[in-house]
Amino acid sequence: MDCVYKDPNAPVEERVKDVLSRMTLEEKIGQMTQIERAVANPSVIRDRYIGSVLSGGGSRPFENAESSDWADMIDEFQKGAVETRLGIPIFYGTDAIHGNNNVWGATIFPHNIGLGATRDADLVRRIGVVTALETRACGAPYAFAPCVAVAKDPRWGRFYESYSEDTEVVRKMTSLVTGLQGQPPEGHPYGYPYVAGRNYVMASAKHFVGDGATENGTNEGNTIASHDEIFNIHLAPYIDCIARGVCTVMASYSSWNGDKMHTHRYLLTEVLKDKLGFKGLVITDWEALDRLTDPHGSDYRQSIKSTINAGIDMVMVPFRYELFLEELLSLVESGEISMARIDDAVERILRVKFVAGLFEHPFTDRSLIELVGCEVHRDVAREAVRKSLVLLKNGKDPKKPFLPLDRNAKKILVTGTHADDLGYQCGGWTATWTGQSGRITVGTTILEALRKVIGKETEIVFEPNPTLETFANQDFSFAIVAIGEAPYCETGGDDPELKIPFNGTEIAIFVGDRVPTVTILISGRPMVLEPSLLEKVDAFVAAWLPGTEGTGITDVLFGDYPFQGKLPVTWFKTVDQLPMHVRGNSDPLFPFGFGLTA
Ligand SMILES: OC[C@@H]1[C@@H](O)[C@H](O)[C@@H](O)c2nc(CNc3ccccc3)cn21
Repeated sequence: MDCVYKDPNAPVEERVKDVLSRMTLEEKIGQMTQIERAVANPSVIRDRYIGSVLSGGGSRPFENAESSDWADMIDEFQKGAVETRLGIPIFYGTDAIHGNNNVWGATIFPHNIGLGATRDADLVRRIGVVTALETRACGAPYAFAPCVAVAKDPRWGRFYESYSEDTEVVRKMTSLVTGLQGQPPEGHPYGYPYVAGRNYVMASAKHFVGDGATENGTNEGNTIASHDEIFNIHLAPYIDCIARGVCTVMASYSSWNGDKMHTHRYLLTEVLKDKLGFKGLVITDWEALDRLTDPHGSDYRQSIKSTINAGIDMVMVPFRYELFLEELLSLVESGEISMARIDDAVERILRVKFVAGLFEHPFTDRSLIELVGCEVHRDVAREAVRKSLVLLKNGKDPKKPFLPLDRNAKKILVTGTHADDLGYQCGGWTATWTGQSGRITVGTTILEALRKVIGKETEIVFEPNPTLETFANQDFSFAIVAIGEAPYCETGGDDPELKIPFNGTEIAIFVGDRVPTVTILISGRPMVLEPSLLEKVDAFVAAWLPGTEGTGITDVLFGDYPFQGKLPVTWFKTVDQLPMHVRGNSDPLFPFGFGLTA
């Protein structure tokens, strides 16, 4: 074999050096370019030496595309890459952030805020293992997860993507990296990327750094913090991810004390790469270079220069790749970006590709397809759901707990906007970028779960919008009321008021006034709970965004398993108290760590 880089038994660093020494400048800058699937095709990937393709948000081959459809698409792209002179494969990136959530039929786990409530790091690791298998099954070797934001303000539209307001909880949940990538062997060099094989994926710790503490929770906003606060509160989880061999770090759209993270040379290079010894690659967020300037995308050349020189290695362009390639080439030829900086970036990209085994196995392992959405995987998700639910109230008289419910009761009223809506249960980043109502994938709603588990003699009356008529001549044993938020993500989810929409509060009070009632809140964050709401209902459960396995909810409602979830975030009384971490977390409705058992 004449080329060291083609020898799977050669040391990775020798393979990197060998292939780098053979590359032209065009091939090098092509590797630094990540493009959206919507503008990708095999010939563009081949002719421009593209390094990576992604699905941005919920970008998919077609509506309800399954794993095999994704694998066909991704393998087509890969054919273009391996046809290049040096045959350097692409890696395809997707937001598998709570399961392989863009793909029809995949197991959808609770969003991170619910996983933070479990406090169960090994469960999160197992979720990573399952997510890696189902992501690889669709052909993608790269997941843009975990988000390790330490979220401080529930008004932030991405609050549910954070595990907790508490750094130590977030640090524990970096176990997701080990699940996704595999456990590095004893002696694995610190900071060096690691992927255990074809059943695992490259992970992306995001969004570096301080994305969860912007002023007023404004998405992509400004985080005002001291050096110690940024290091001890927000950067700490990245040290855990690096120790676990994380392959990539994604920069944040946000700023630290007015300085944009994407151009922050001190944090991206001097801290992350030099001081912390991170040897993987740093990738931008979507169109982040364009967003550095107002108007959007103006002075693009300067944006390329300032981000690459700050330490960005790969750019999620994702559409204007011809302009990006042209300007980056020109910046190197003019000496405004050094060849040493380009070589550092390309070395990191190649290192990750060798570590991920893509040179040996560039195409999808189709044998994994049968694992997608299988019972074993759904059981892991069901376990996560039941461990994530936080019981905030249980009985108007604490000495007379209302839960667990009697599954053989005579007649149950099931009501509320969220009792039978899988899309609401899954939240944002599911099927589509923002998520949506309805039968968006394979799964079990709360109502469907109830029908599976209740006694044969028990009657269920399902009424999404209860009226006085609902109660006329009816003798309900109790009511289950599911209310909450519609799906959202990113800036679209920023909310200064945090009121339960769809008249959820009014529905719960209306029902609670007439029948013994347990209310289930489906939301990505703490919301305003009117005193009358908490007073009128007999029990109240924070279910977060549980995903496809609604049976995890009935498991604890009927006492098959105990409630064990603990609040990963402080539950405010009124939005005037926000941000609580600034105002000293005084007088919350429920404190961080609260959760009844039953
Ligand atoms: O989907 C790729 C990344 C994702 O990994 C990041 O966490 C997230 O910040 C992110 N946002 C977008 C797309 N954002 C967008 C915003 C407005 C219009 C269109 C896309 C893509 N991505």
